[in-house]
Amino acid sequence: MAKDKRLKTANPQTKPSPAVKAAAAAAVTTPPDWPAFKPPLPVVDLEFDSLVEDKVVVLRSFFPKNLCRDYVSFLRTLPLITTPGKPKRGDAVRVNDRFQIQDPRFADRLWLETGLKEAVLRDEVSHLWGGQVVGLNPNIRVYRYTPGQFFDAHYDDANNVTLTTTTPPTQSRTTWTILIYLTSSTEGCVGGETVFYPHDRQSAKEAIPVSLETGMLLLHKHGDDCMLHEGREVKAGEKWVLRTDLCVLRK
Ligand SMILES: O=C(O)CCC(=O)C(=O)O
Ligand SMILES: [Fe+2]
Repeated sequence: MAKDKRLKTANPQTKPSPAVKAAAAAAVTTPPDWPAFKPPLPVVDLEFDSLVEDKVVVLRSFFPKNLCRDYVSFLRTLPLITTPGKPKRGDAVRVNDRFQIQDPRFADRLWLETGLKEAVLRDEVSHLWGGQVVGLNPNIRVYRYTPGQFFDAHYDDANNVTLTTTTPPTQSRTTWTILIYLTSSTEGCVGGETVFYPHDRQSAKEAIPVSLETGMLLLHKHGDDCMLHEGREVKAGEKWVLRTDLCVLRK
């Protein structure tokens, strides 16, 4: 696929009604009261496993199962918005329920209070990230996929992000996508694998499917080096995911 024809992940929107706009506006301004990280994290030695060299790595048991359960119960109470109708030209089809919030404090908690920072900054992996990692994207997204829902093949963009919890604020750029899977077959979710296509073709032969694991954190490189990828259709149960991005210092 030519770079200029790349499908982006912008929210596929038809014209939302004023009521939908008002609900979305209310939802984006007030950060939720996210559950505490209990028990204290990390619960295991966080060691990256590489799934695709220099492109996809995972941390298993990043969240323990009971914390995932607490999070899913909590996330259910948020005003998730179901993807409206047809995507704009050039946007990937995302059919799921989503909650999105600018929450610099929660991004900091995920970075500083989970062991993620220490794991990411280790010498063995620090070359992967495309610069000096300074934190996580405050743009936090929650996805719920119910049976029939999926995220069609697309590329994730790199974005410029200002981190506001430092003085002075830090100008950064996102380089890797972070997905934290909160459910899997253990909770009855069938399907929903995140699938990577290393050669820009959505071909079954070349597919690298990553099965859901409850509590697993996945990082994949995005921007110019992003692999084509999709979230496969969920066939039963629910797939819940938390999404943010790794941010490096902008030069
Ligand atoms: O839900 C998934 O497995 C993939 C999500 C994704 O590709 C994205 O958030 O850009
Ligand atoms: Fe993506």
